[in-house]
Amino acid sequence: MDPIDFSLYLVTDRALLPVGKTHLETLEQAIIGGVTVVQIREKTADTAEFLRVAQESKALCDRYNLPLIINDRIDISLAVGARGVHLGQTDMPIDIARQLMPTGTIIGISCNTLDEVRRAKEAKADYVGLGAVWSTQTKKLTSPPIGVRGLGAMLDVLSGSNIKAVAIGGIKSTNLAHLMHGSMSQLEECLDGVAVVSDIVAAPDPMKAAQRLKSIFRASRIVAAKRIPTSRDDILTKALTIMTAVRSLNPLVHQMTNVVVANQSANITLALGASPIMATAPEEMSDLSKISHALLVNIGTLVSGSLQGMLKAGHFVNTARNPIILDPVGVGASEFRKNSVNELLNSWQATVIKGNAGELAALAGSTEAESKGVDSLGNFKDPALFTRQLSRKERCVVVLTGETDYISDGERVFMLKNGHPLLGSITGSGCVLGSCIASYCAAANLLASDGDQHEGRLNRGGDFLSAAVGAVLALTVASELAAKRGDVHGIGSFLPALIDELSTLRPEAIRRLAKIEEVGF
Ligand SMILES: Cc1ncc(COP(=O)(O)OP(=O)(O)O)c(N)n1
Ligand SMILES: Cc1nc(C(=O)O)sc1CCOP(=O)(O)O
Repeated sequence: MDPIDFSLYLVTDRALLPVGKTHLETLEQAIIGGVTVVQIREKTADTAEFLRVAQESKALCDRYNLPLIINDRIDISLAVGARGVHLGQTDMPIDIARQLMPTGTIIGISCNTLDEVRRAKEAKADYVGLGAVWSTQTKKLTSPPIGVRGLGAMLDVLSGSNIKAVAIGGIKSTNLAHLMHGSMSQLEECLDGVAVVSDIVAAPDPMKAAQRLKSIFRASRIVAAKRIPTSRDDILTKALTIMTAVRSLNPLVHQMTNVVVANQSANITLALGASPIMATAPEEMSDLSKISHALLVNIGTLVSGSLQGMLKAGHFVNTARNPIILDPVGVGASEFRKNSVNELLNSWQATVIKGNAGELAALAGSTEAESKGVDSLGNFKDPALFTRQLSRKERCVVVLTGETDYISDGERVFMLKNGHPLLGSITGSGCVLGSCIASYCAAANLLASDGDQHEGRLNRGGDFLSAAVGAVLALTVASELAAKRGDVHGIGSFLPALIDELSTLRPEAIRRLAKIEEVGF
């Protein structure tokens, strides 16, 4: 028998059908739209009714040569000759189900924890349903959603096996690209498919809903495979092109930053040639995502209200395919910050994460470096390797700041040694670097050739590694130039001089002064 294509797995629920629509017409429309496998899930029907719905659905699926799976009920699956059965953790154990079902029957099982995935692997399930990823109105969940960030580790457990994995719970066309990107594991394992109920069943046009999900799923798989090769000289040239583009394109950079640095961040953004907008109200996030070109999220003075704005803003910015720069300031300092950053990264995909050693260690769950408030104590034994690993884990560019800065896209790591000690002596120098990275990423995204071609993208495919390198070089080289000036006598006079130097900084100065090397492994 042909292997099952799990890419778009429809799980039915007749209770969610819009008024006037029937189960069979919705199922047929969804199949025409691109559903690749169907599960009949009946939680309230009696046996006779479940059997009737399963028989009718089987006849329809047969017409389209599509596999049918039955939820929970081995007897119904046998009675209609379905291709398989989906079992929950409290349903029939897999080994007994195997004995009862004909050879070749597909058995899937729901998994909510790593241990459940390990047991499913031992029990030789054919596929696992991982979830719930997000909260859902379709089912009362018995444990909290696992989030996209929980999925990668589960996929790694299955690495090397033939067991397929689909995610389930709260999946919609509006969050599918984030799910596909954020769930990819460190071993580069990805989901084989997504299981969806309400986004198709409750849609006014189930065919279009299925088409949308299918094309985003396909596009996400293509995007995941793409990498841009770059050498040290290449990256410098690209960084300088982006620097020039910031001035010519004048991107609008939305910054949700902390109260300590808001004013100097806005001035530094202007000095680079970009325009700042420092808005925080959740009510205006949708509108702002339509006019801005990048978003900076800095949690330095986070409160519950601003977190809500950040959650919303990031979602809209991913949808608009613009970059998001996350600065997890002092994330190790409190449970509130840790949980908030986790919630943010489960809700949207960051393009660049930037932080000092203490912050990035806390984000990675490492104890190698620690924090004192927002300051970092200590560093990693191998900062380059750490940066590359975190970049792979978070699937975005990572900037580790310090006396030497490390920047990685998960493949290459660049080490930058520019900067003057006065830069570290003013408050918020790390935070203003976030504004620089956001401005450069905005320009890189505008320069990207891919435009709107791929629906699966969370940005336009800009060169964000070069953008981050350019931003770090701009700020650190400008700090060296500012510190040399005769009118600079200390931190008070240094900040305005830094802003002045940034506003007149030219690519030639960076090319001449840049101390950048690629780290080999
Ligand atoms: C693909 C897929 N994954 C998970 C589930 C949930 O199944 P279960 O745990 O049996 O819960 P109920 O569906 O019975 O509420 C599923 N049905 N499909
Ligand atoms: C049936 C089901 N099982 C889940 C699990 O976590 O095991 S979540 C879920 C419902 C998914 O519905 P929707 O796509 O409408 O969010």
